[in-house]
Amino acid sequence: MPAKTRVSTGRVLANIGVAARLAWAAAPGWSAALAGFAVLTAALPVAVAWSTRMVVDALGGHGDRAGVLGAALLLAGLSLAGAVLPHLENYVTADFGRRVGITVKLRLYHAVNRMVGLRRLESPAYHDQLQLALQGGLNGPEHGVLCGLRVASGALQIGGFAGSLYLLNPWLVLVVLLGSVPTLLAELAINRRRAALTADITPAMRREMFYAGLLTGLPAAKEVRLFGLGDYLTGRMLTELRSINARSRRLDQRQTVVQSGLMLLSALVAGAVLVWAVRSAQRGEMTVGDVVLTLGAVAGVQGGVASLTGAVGETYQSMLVFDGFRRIEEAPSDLPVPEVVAAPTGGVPVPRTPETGGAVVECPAPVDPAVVLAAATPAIELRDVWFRYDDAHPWVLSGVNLTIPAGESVGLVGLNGAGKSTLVKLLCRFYDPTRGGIYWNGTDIRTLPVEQLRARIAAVFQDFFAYELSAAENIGVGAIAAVDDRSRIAAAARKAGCHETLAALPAGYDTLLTRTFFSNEDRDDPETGVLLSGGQWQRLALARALMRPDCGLLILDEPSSGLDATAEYAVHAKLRQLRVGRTSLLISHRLSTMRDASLIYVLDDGRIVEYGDHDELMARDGRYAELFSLQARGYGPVPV
Ligand SMILES: Nc1ncnc2c1ncn2[C@@H]1O[C@H](COP(=O)(O)OP(=O)(O)OP(=O)(O)O)[C@@H](O)[C@H]1O
Repeated sequence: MPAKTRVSTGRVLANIGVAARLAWAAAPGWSAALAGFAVLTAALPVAVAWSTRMVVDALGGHGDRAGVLGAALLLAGLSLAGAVLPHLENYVTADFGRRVGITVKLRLYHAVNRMVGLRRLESPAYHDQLQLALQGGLNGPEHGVLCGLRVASGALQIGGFAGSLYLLNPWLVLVVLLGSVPTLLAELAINRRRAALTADITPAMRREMFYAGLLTGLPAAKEVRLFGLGDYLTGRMLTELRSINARSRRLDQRQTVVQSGLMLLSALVAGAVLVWAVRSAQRGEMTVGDVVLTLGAVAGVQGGVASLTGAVGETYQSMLVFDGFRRIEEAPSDLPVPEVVAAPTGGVPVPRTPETGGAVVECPAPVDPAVVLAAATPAIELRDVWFRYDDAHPWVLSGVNLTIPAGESVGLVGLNGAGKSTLVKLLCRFYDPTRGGIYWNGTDIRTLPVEQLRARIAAVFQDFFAYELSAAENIGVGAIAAVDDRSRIAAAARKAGCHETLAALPAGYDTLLTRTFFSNEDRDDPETGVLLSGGQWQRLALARALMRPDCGLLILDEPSSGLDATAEYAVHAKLRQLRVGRTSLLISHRLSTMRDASLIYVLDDGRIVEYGDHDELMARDGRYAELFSLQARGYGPVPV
């Protein structure tokens, strides 16, 4: 999804409706209050101009002398209202913004979570779109509504003052309004450019934030310091920042020139009207009050036009940016929704996908997904699976046929980049195969509800995540419904061999596994958070997976890569017990851990080149035997 997409004027107008509905849903009371403020803001200056005229004329011997006190009191009251109103409005606007912010974030993250696969999240264009959506979503409804109200208020103010001018001399209205047309057009052009600039600089802003994150974050801190990367990264960050600033500066300069010209035009019009009014008064055609009212009305119309054009321009710009929010909300799920295609000849319906174009894959009788997924030990099959990350990338898997028999433990080995982790991602349905299919007890997984499918899988990913949460939560998130179930968490930790470590932490399982989120008071207290070692984290990740003891498929992608020899031995002994009678897939470069797998597949450059149990593969003396012997040789005597 490209970040820069041309938005039609019709769509911009439709966005105003969407933003207004969002604002109303988020804060109906404050939306109504802001509308009220808009009317008052427009009416106040007109009322002030008229009551000033009454006072001036009454003092100058024209008009109603008896009413002078009333007019003066009215003027004082209006001034008071004028002083208080902006503060009230500021408060309401700020709270309105906060309420809208909650609704926007809720809707935005809901839309992102609807992306059940990983493809969109890997796309830089999607991240730019997200960045714009967050910005446009947060500002859009607020700006849209506030600027919309400013447009209404500006129009009311112009109407009020233009009406006043009309009563004095109809030609004045024409002169003043015609003088305002260039302002409106220029403002619209500037705001379109500003919206385009926002989209243009988003990738540079993302890169700038990336470099800033490297410079200030803990994850890269060791390498940044050891390799002395500080200046290098700062330089790259500054390059991005300078390019952002240069583009913003150019637009600011253009805006300054245009706006100065327009102000000059307004001043000329106001000056001409002033001269005309003074001459009229000299000729006795106008009272002093009329002159004051004329000048006030011209300034009022010009101010109203400036405010209206500014607001129209800003609304336009914010609605262009708000479009990013709408696009994220409207984007369909990145994996095909099971829009089921009827099977013509007894095949099970499979969802229409971009890859299959709605083709029907033949497989045994149709079955209820709940029944399929309920099987305690399902058989998993990959049938002629082809996969590449996108059309520009080479094939990662090329016609893989692989079966994990029900209740059996299968091993998968292969060199770096062979496609093992990719295969795991397909099993979890983070992507769909480009061709072929994956079957859970004979049913294509694309026909199964994805959340229910994933609920039946427990996995330790090679790049598992270390949450900056408490130790208990880090394990509990493996089965979120049981995140508070301490006995289950402790049982999983025992199985993974990390219970003693966690129990010995300063606050036991409640210890935060981060040093990032401390309040100022306890920042220096080492007992408020700890950092675990890589191997300890790995055990935690294993415990997280073991929170799903009844899963149908257990996937272990390099579950012991960070463990010391004793720990690795202990963890694999434990895993061996856990895998008995369970459908499981173990991926490891340490081939000794594969010996007890009932079936081992060797993946080479996206193809299965061998399979069998350890003894069969060794007897075959092929790729597996070669890798195994190489590793074994590493433990033998040092060659001389
Ligand atoms: N998100 C991605 N987008 C594009 N290409 C990818 C992506 N993830 C992996 N690849 C590519 O797919 C190929 C297989 O990667 P994969 O991680 O599946 O290999 P692996 O067998 O697990 O390797 P290792 O043993 O090093 O973990 C590699 O060439 C890799 O560059």
